This record gives sequence, C-alpha cells and structure tokens, in this order.
Amino acid sequence: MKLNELLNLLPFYKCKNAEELNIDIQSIEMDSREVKDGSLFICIEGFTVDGHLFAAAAKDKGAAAILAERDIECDLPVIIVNDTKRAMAVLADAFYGQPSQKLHLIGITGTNGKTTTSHIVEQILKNHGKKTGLIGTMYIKIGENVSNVKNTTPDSLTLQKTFRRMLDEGVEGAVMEVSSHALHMGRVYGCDYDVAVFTNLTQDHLDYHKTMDSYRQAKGLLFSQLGNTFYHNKPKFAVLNNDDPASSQYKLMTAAHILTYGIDSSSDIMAEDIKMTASGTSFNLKTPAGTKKVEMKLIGKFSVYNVLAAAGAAAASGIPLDTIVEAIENLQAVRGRFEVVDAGQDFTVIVDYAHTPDSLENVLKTIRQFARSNVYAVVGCGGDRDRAKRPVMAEIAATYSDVPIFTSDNPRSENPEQILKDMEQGVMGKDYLKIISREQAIFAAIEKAEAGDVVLIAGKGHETYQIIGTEILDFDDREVAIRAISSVRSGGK
Ligand SMILES: CC(=O)N[C@H]1[C@@H](OP(=O)(O)OP(=O)(O)OC[C@H]2O[C@@H](n3ccc(=O)[nH]c3=O)[C@H](O)[C@@H]2O)O[C@H](CO)[C@@H](O)[C@@H]1O[C@H](C)C(=O)N[C@@H](C)C(=O)N[C@H](CCC(=O)O)C(=O)O
Ligand SMILES: Nc1ncnc2c1ncn2[C@@H]1O[C@H](COP(=O)(O)OP(=O)(O)OP(=O)(O)O)[C@@H](O)[C@H]1O
Ligand SMILES: N[C@H](CCC[C@H](N)C(=O)O)C(=O)O
Ligand SMILES: [Mg+2]
Repeated sequence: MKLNELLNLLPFYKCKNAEELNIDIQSIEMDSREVKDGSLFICIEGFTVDGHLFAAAAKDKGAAAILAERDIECDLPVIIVNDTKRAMAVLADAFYGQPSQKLHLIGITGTNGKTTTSHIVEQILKNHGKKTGLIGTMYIKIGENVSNVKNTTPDSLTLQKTFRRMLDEGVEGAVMEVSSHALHMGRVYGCDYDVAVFTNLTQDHLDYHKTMDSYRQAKGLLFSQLGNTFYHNKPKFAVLNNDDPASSQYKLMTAAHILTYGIDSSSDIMAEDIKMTASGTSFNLKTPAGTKKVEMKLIGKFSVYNVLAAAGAAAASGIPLDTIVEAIENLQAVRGRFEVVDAGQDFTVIVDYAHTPDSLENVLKTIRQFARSNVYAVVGCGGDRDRAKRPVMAEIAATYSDVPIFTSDNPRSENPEQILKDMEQGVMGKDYLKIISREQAIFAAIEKAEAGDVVLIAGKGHETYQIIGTEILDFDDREVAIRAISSVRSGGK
C-alpha cells in the first residue's frame, strides 16, 4: 500500500524530509526489532520506554518512513501526528483491509467471566457450523490452531493483523475478550463489533484506573463505540447483564439494540428454576425465541451468568435456540476454570483462576454449597497489580474457607513478603497460615486434607509459569498438586 493512500485517512499531519509520499509500505511496525525493508515504523511512547528513541534503529533495519508524535532526528520521511496510538489503529485497519467489518465480531468485557464466556460463545458458533476465531487471555485461536499472547487484548496492530489472518483462513465468527486496559489505551479503536457483551463489574485494576468510576467508564467505551449510528448495514447488539447496576449506564451509552440477561431481574434472556448439584446445573433458558430446559456440567451461579451472556451473544448473532442449548449441554470445561485435579485422592482439588475479590467469593461460596467437610483455600495476590484488592481477598478466603493459606501468586517486581503483609491487613485476629513459597503452600494444603475435604488453589488457573522479579519460572498449579498428592500417597504425610 502507498504511504499517501494511508495518510489520506489522517486528515491532520505534518511531514518532514519528503516532497511526495508515493512510497510503497510493505508492513507497519511498532517495534523496531520487527522492522523490515519498506516498513512504516510507528513510535509509541510506552510505559517503560519511548519508542521515538528507536527511530534510528528502525532506519538501520530498512524502514521506509517514520510516524511520530514529535520532531525527531532522522533523514527518512517523518510524519508527525498528535497521537500515534490512535493513528496506528486507523492505519492498521486500512492496511489489513478493514477485516473487522468483514468478520462477525463479538467483543466481551467485564471484570470476571470474559475468558469463560468467550469459550462458550466459541463452542456455540462451532455448533452452528462456523469456523471460529478467538482472542483472549489464554491464546489466539484460529480454528484449532493456537498461538501465544502477551495481552488479553492485543495492541491495534497485532489485533488487525490477527483479524486479517482469521479472514484469510476462512473464519466467519470471531469472539474476543476486551479488557478495560485495551479500551482505555485505544487498542480496539475502529473495531467493528457486531455484538458487545458485558459480564459484570467488581473491584480490580485500581492500580491502573484509580477509581471504580473510571474503571466503569473504560468498560463503557465498548458500548459507546458500538455502531454509533442508527443506520448501519448490519444491526448491532449490546448484550447486558441486568443484574449488574453498571448496565443501566451502558444502556444510555449505546445506540445499538439492547438484549438483557439476568437471573434476579426481569430480562430478555433468563435462567429460571435453577437446580444445582455437585456435578451439574439445570435450568429453564428463557429467550425471546422460546424457553428450553438446559442440563449442563458447569456449576455455580456465576457459571449460569456466563452461559446466559453467551446465549445472549448467540441469540443476537441469529443462532437458533436448539443449537445454543445443544452446545451448552456439551460444553467442555475451560482450562484452569474450576478445574478438578483428580489423581485418585479421596478429597477434591480445584484449580481456579479467581484473582479478584468477587471471583474468589463466588468460587468459595459454590464450593461451600457442596463441601461435606473442611475447605482449604490457597490464595495469593499478583505483584504490580491492584493493591487494594489484597486485604479484601484475604478476608474473603478467611470468611469462606476453614483453612486459608496465604501464599505468593506472581510477585513480579514486588517483595512477596510485602504483598502478604498487605493481605494480612484484611484478617487481623483471624486464623490463617502464611507460606511464601507457592509450591510449599500447595503441598501443605494437600498434606493436611482428609477424605471429603476440598482444596481450592486460586489465582493462576491455566498459567504455566510464575513471575518472580524478572524471572519467568515454570510453575503449574495442577502439576504441583499432582506431585503433592503422589508424595502424600508414597508416605510423605
Ligand atoms: C502497562 C501496559 O499495558 N503495557 C503494555 C505496553 O507496554 P509498554 O508501554 O511498557 O511498552 P514499552 O516497552 O514501553 O515500549 C514502547 C514502544 O517502544 C517499542 N520498542 C521497544 C523496545 C525496542 O527495542 N524497540 C521498540 O521499538 C515497543 O514496541 C513499543 O511500541 O504495550 C505493550 C505492547 O502493546 C503491551 O504488551 C504491554 O502490556 C503489558 C505486558 C501488560 O502487562 N499489560 C497489562 C496491564 C494489560 O494490558 N492487561 C490487560 C488485561 C487486564 C485484565 O485482566 O482484564 C490486557 O489486555 O492484557
Ligand atoms: N461471571 C462471573 N462472575 C464472577 N466470577 C466469575 C465469573 N465467571 C468466572 N468467574 C471467576 O473468575 C475467574 C476468572 O474467570 P475468567 O478467566 O473467565 O475471567 P476473565 O474476565 O477472563 O479474567 P481476566 O480479566 O483475567 O482475563 C474464574 O476462574 C472464576 O473463579
Ligand atoms: N489479567 C490479570 C490476570 C491476573 C492473574 C494473576 N495470576 C496475577 O498475576 O495477578 C492481570 O494481569 O491483572
Ligand atoms: Mg480473561
């Protein structure tokens, strides 16, 4: 694509070192290390370093032009705009041929349940005979091919490139998690969602958003940016959780059609007559297209919400109720979400990604409903993340378990001792154990557990690493739990 064709999309810019911009652009890059001959290199001022410092390196690697926010020393054509992140979203969308307009695109936001709900939507789309794409915390998945990711929602360049790949590989329906960080940093500017889903809003990420109000607003951008016109060639839908107070604001923020779901409040899509056992849940799924009985393996009220959100997204996508229910009844569990580790022991071990107060409370309450005996909770909090949630999570663990064991999650650059001290502020005067090493904490819980007990290992779910300082060490809660169980069996208890 020619540089001047791309720049036509940016009405205001300054240019130096070039009379005419009839230059072939072979790729767009935001990382100098990825630059090739003919790349347009975009300088992004990051949280760690300033991308403007890499313009010279980009030139050495063959860049054809530079897009920057200020004048820089470089004899390549330099285009200067006010906001390179926003310009990158516009240019990437054009460079890859507006792929999001051609996909049926479903975006899911909310504090908890995005990964789970996106996998349920993926399975419904597949059951409807569509080739699917999925973007989220665990991976990018095109059909059955999986690639690793750094972020839940990638930067706009990676995102548009991924949409293009999906289209080229025949994907018809794509579902993605849209994090509040991504909305706030403009990673999804210009994405043409057809359906936007809201799961729930509870405390998390106050390190970044500072207040719950600004966190709520950031999530609202998904709805305010959704088909902001009454005349669009495809109808747009906001699928909102009527039991969550934030939905009333999101209804006001969007011009899209609204489809609500809920358990407690009257909604378009509802679960009625919910019956839960330790091995599954049944309910009547009420939708605008009729009511149908569902029997599924997932348990917990939170799981019913995720299924309702997914059913809403599917209904808004025109998928018949029978196809939706069939997919829900055959759902495969999502890795690290209420995952039962069974190595033949006589107590239950559950690995779950609960890393927020609300998710921890939901999971422990669900376990409590069915536990016949003691509940152990191995819980930690991530470093370089919301500090305010630490005492709250500790208090929840102490309230809803019999034996809370506080340990490290991913300490990252923080001192693990300090993270545990922050947690302890929430449990003054209560009984708990504190074991910094996550491996030792898991071993301790499993060594103590007796027949009929439940051990919850919370916070890291599918993760196969632990970040301590700058080191990324191999660590998998499930694998450590299995080792602990066999050590107990071979007489380690
Ligand atoms: C705080 C934050 O969001 N940081 C994101 C940001 O990194 P950064 O600003 O530190 O980037 P940087 O290292 O300063 O680099 C600035 C620029 O210089 C360029 N560079 C850098 C080095 C070099 O040699 N050459 C070069 O050109 C970089 O490519 C970049 O363009 O831009 C990167 C690329 O897009 C992101 O991967 C990174 O996410 C980090 C890994 C992260 O942890 N983010 C979290 C907070 C996050 O976004 N989480 C949400 C999920 C939250 C949820 O649970 O809901 C998510 O969507 O992932
Ligand atoms: N609807 C829900 N409401 C509350 N808690 C939930 C819900 N769904 C899942 N959870 C809990 O939250 C944990 C994380 O779920 P999931 O990974 O689906 O959320 P997420 O929104 O993708 O999280 P992240 O922001 O880290 O990507 C689960 O392991 C479970 O404990
Ligand atoms: N997307 C979340 C994941 C947290 C997972 C937990 N294990 C941690 O490291 O805090 C975050 O980055 O805040
Ligand atoms: Mg997720």
